[in-house]
Amino acid sequence: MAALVLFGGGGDLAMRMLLPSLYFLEHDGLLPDDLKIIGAARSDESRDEYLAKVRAAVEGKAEADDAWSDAAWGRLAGRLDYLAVDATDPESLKPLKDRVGDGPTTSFLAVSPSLYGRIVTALKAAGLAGEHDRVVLEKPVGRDLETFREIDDAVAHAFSENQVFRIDHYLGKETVQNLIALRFGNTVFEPLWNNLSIDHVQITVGETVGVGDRWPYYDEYGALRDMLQNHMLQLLCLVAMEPPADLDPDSVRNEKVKVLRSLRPITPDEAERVTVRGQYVGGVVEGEPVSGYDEERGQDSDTETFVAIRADIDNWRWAGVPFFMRTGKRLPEKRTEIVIQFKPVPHSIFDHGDRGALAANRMVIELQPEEDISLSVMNKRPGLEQRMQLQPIRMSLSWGQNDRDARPPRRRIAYERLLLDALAGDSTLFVRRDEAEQAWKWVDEVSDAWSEGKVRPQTYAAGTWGPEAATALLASTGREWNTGHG
Ligand SMILES: NC(=O)C1=CN([C@@H]2O[C@H](COP(=O)(O)OP(=O)(O)OC[C@H]3O[C@@H](n4cnc5c(N)ncnc54)[C@H](OP(=O)(O)O)[C@@H]3O)[C@@H](O)[C@H]2O)C=CC1
Ligand SMILES: O=C1O[C@H](COP(=O)(O)O)[C@@H](O)[C@H](O)[C@H]1O
Repeated sequence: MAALVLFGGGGDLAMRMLLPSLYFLEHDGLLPDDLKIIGAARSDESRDEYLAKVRAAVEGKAEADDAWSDAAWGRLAGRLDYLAVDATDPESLKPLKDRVGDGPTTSFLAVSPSLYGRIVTALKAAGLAGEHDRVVLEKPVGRDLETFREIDDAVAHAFSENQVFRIDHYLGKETVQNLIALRFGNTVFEPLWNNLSIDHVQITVGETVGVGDRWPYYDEYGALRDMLQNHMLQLLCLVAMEPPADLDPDSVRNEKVKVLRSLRPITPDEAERVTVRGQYVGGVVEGEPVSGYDEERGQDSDTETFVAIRADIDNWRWAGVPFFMRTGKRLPEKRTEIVIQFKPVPHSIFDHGDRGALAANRMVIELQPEEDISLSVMNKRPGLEQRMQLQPIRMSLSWGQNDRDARPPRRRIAYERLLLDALAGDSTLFVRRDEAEQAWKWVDEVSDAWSEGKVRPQTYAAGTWGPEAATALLASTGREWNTGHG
């Protein structure tokens, strides 16, 4: 019998994401029949108490999606168990080893990354790192390249690379996978996907939430390490990578590593020109007054809650095409999008040759709040005017839907895909060691440059799109951030 052990099974990630995901998979009949699921944390609680907490966490989400079913809950509850363990202590793990039996065990570490090294060592000592077992690690693994390597060396001592699943939940998002389908399942886009046709790329991950109670973690990491090192660089890789030979995990990850290796290093002198750090002060978000980061933190801090960066990829395909990335907390909207800005027409035959009257084509790959891929193209405005009038129109690919009247499929939690893949041993959507190393290497150069003190966080009012300098980052190159929706 196979087992999934959720270390940190009572924590925020487990309750908000992992257990609801498992419920939805159960509801849809996608979990392996013989799978046991065990929540494991230090708190001393009974199975019944744990089940009650899980049910409370799952039921509201399932009802909101019209997917609550007593039968599905009954099946999930039948598999669920709870065991109080200190995962860093092999002795404490012995009863767990007895509980999971001899089948393959997947250990999901939903605990502080500072415990990963000790936990994997304890798993090995307790016999939970056999050749058929797997370990799933949440991001961030480490705080820089050096600490990543320290942790990962401990992981490599217990598990071989094909047993290690480093999660980046953005890779489980439907639109991110659809980006792969769009690029490599069609012939029309690929010939244009290079510096001959593309002017620049923008990646925005805007959040309305503040840091709140998470500041003990966040203050040590900041936006650069919390979001850019992982989620945003993964998105950049998927946009920029060469076509892999197939969808084999290593084929895809080899291509992503090549992109990361081609990122131009950001020197301390360059950092001032191509990076922006921000920190929110009090303001208004979605109509509500909110406090600044320092007030939440209770004292002054230099941690950035916003970052904007221009990245350049030094290879044939992307030479001269800047990739602008920005992410921040307490921005006006929760919006995640990738904008592919095509070049303008070389010469306009409309409007007496005024090229500016023609909006250059733009593809917007929207991940949140809606999932969509759209392309803006110029179109004739209907009418009998003598001089042809053009207007931009937005062609939406409204993914997955040929029948416009059909109800769209339920929007899955990214962890549903990733949990299924980890259980099946498919690591395509997980981050390989060398990928994480390259990403840390690039990010370390940025943070080293920052620690020389030249780029300090500039304040921005909560509810705005970050410091003025983020606008200037594009404006200085004659470009601007996408403000519209599509
Ligand atoms: N929350 C989120 O939205 C996100 C979280 N993550 C990552 O997920 C991981 C977990 O985060 P989060 O859920 O927020 O953290 P929490 O602090 O909410 O939960 C941590 C859990 O770990 C348990 N725990 C702590 N020490 C041990 C131990 N020695 N043995 C067994 N269990 C232990 C705690 O329970 P007890 O005290 O009972 O032991 C608790 O259940 C982190 O790596 C985080 O960076 C990543 C992306 C988003
Ligand atoms: O990993 C993280 O991601 C969330 C944002 O995830 P999303 O799926 O809602 O876009 C972010 O809030 C958090 O700080 C970070 O650790």
